[in-house]
Amino acid sequence: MKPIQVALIGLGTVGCGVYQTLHIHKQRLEIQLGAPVELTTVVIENPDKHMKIAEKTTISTDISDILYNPEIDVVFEAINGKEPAFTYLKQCIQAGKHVVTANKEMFAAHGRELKELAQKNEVQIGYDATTAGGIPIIQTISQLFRANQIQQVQAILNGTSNYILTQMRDHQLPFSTALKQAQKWGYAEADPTNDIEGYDAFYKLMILSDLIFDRQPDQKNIRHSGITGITDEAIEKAQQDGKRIKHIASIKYDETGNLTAEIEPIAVPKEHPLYAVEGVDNAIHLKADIVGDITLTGPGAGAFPTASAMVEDLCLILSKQSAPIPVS
Ligand SMILES: NC(=O)C1=CN([C@@H]2O[C@H](COP(=O)(O)OP(=O)(O)OC[C@H]3O[C@@H](n4cnc5c(N)ncnc54)[C@H](OP(=O)(O)O)[C@@H]3O)[C@@H](O)[C@H]2O)C=CC1
Ligand SMILES: N[C@@H](CC=O)C(=O)O
Repeated sequence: MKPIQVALIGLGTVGCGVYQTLHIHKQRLEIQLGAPVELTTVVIENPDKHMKIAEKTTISTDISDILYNPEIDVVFEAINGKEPAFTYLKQCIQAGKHVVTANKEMFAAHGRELKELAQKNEVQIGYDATTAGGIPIIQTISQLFRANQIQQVQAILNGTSNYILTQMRDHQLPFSTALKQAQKWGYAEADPTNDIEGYDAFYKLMILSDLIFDRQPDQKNIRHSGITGITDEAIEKAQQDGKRIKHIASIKYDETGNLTAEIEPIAVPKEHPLYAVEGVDNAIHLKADIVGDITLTGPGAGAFPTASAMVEDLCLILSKQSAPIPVS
């Protein structure tokens, strides 16, 4: 049977998670997809860091090795920042390849353009890993919230921040020690500024906004802060009041069609749907007009939860039975 050939851009925390998942779950994927999945090419930046990873896999620093290989069907992208990721994905789509990305900073800025380009080129784009790690929030909303109008989202979207806040409260760890642990576990970005200053949650909220409301709110009006100002005293005070400080990203759609968004730490009471979400977990609480309130919870960062989202996107893209991924 002709193998499904895939390529990978980036071999850091997430890329290694995808690499290992394709290897460990080879048999199950073959049964599910009806053909073996073969990792043909990996593109990275610093070749010295990587040994030759497998007999049949080419390690390269040149994106052309993916673009001009007509056998490659699907490209996973797991690198940092908007560029060159955006250019690479555009080129892959124009070369007729399906793409799967984990890169939220790039997708929050260019997701719409990539979705349109994918539609024009009759390929699919998977981006579940961009938002809330292993929680299948993008597919859930795309496939299962069609009749419902979602009116409000309240979410914990940054695993690093939630992990730090939990460690500070439960183990009285200093902020810097908790951040170092989050880096050690592969939750935090190479430069953790985006995590702890709230930008990472902002990117993810904008991706959800595009998906749910088909637009992003006016960014000038988004109140936006991270967790760097949260002191031990504030955490202690919240606990004495029976509350927990959570970094919450929210967006609301009113009757006039207005979108308002906020991203900030909030002391929430026990009854709040996000109070019990701890450690690296993320959660998305949705309010919709037919179903009412729903909360999805799960691991929000790390190699395998993110690889899970990317490999599930691969399965959906390749599944003959599945409907195409909607563009919005
Ligand atoms: N860590 C996590 O839990 C999650 C991360 N993400 C997102 O996934 C992406 C990857 O994150 P993560 O794996 O943590 O990052 P890492 O810093 O661990 O890895 C980044 C990888 O990208 C490669 N790279 C960087 N620049 C280029 C380039 N110009 N061309 C080719 N390869 C390049 C690096 O190559 P080299 O190894 O040679 O230096 C490295 O292998 C990011 O967009 C991140 O926001 C999404 C969800 C969860
Ligand atoms: N750095 C991010 C990784 C996943 O998106 C986080 O901590 O949530």
